[in-house]
Amino acid sequence: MKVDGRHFRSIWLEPDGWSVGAIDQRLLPHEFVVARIESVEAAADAIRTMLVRGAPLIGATAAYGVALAMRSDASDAALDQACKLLIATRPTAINLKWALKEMQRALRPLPLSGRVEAAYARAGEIAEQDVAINKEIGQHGLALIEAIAAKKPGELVNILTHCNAGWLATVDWGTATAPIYLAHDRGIAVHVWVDETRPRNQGASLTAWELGHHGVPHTVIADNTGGHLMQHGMVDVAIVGTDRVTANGDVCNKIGTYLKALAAHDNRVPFYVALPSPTIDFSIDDGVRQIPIEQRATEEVATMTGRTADGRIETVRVVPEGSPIANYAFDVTPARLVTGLITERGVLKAERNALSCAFPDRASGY
Ligand SMILES: CSC[C@H]1O[C@H](OP(=O)(O)O)[C@H](O)[C@@H]1O
Repeated sequence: MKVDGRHFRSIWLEPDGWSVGAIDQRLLPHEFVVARIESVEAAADAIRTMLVRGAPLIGATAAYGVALAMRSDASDAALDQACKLLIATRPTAINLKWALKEMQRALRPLPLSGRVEAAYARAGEIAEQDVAINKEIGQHGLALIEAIAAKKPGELVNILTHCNAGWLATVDWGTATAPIYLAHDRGIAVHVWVDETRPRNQGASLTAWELGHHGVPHTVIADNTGGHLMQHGMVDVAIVGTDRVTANGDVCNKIGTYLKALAAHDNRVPFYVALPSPTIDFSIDDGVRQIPIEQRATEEVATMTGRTADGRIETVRVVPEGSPIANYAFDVTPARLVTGLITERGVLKAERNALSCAFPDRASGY
């Protein structure tokens, strides 16, 4: 997407043809800094420290990480070691496992001499496939927004989103935001309620930054505000992203999503989840019991980082020393609370039959 008139993606192959550029998302919205990833270890660190984050972007970064590893050593042992290093970075987003499986599938049959070129080619395909899929998600989600707008001519379409499932969470366009960008660009009057999304504030720091740069009207809200807005008819639809969807449509996403889904259900607000098919995990069907929920460092809850009035970036503690802290990074929304899944192949019911019919190749575990 565009940032100050220049087109950016969240990750890209540098002109040297081997190193990888990425926006350092830890520094947004205060600083726009481009990082350069030059080894599989650096790719793993980028995922682990959330320099890059978001399920599809994590997958794309891992794919490039394997390509960087092959530059150093294209052996089977090096390929396995690279995948072992990368898979250990973050446990919840299934796109990471999917991307590594794709890289193994592409490289394992090849002679060592052909692996570097093939690795960069496959990583590039995964990145381009993500962009193309997100545009499709945008089109299918746009139809939902257009239908809402048609029922309230001349009024704003109020959309609530949680965390950041924007172009920064993918290679480009985003998942939950793709329909929003398309609707805005088509002249539909949309307004986005942006959940700040504690503790890392992906909404306040990343989604608000994205929407602001694209000129999309939005309002940042404390995470606990959504239910009140829904009770007062101020939310027409909720659209969120996801890190893993089970075969029967359970949705794992950033912590707090489940609570928004409950509030939406109680207030009859449509609750949609936008996802590319690599985010579907057909190997499990009980999200609450089978999806590993990442627990991150307690400092993320204990501290806040921001810019002082004189422009300095500072981190301050907001929890008493000695108070125990729990930092669960995701939760699972049961399929029964999901109105629909916005995928590249259409808006689907959150149920096994719909998902397996739409994606038979994935469902069969090819
Ligand atoms: C389009 S996937 C976005 C998804 O990823 C985020 O998690 P994190 O920022 O921890 O990588 C969040 O769950 C978003 O909904």
